[in-house]
Amino acid sequence: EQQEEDTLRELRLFLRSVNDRLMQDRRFKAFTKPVDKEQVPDYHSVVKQPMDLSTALSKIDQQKYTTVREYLHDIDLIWKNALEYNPEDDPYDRQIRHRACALKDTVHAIIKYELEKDFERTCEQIKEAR
Ligand SMILES: Cc1noc(C)c1-c1cc(NS(=O)(=O)c2ccccc2)cc(C(=O)O)c1
Repeated sequence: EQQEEDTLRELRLFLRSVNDRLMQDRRFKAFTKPVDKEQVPDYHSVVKQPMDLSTALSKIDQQKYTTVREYLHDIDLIWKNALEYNPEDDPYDRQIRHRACALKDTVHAIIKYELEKDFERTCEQIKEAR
């Protein structure tokens, strides 16, 4: 009902504010768009569930997320995929792994300090009821 719609609208506003901050951070530029098959031909043979910040924004707008936990699962895919695809001990792989770790720490810190526990609980209850 209306109260649920108000809660989910507030969730979308919160998730857009988080996602925008991540997209503006130049450390995370490589994570803003899907990995380009042409540039990285073997990417999809290694990474089974590609994800990026633009795709996450589309999913926010398509109302695909009912809880912060579902959004966080997608952002965790972004940095986990980067660690998995770039394991080598060379400067390029080390730099993208460093950025992946920064993405993980940044998104978890924002959510820890800005998300109210009972707001997420309310979203989980809406999800359960659907
Ligand atoms: C993410 C990710 N996971 O594995 C890799 C490798 C990356 C990644 C993806 C991109 N974006 S891209 O696939 O469109 C591209 C690759 C090569 C040249 C130009 C563009 C850029 C970078 C980067 O370091 O700049 C890294």
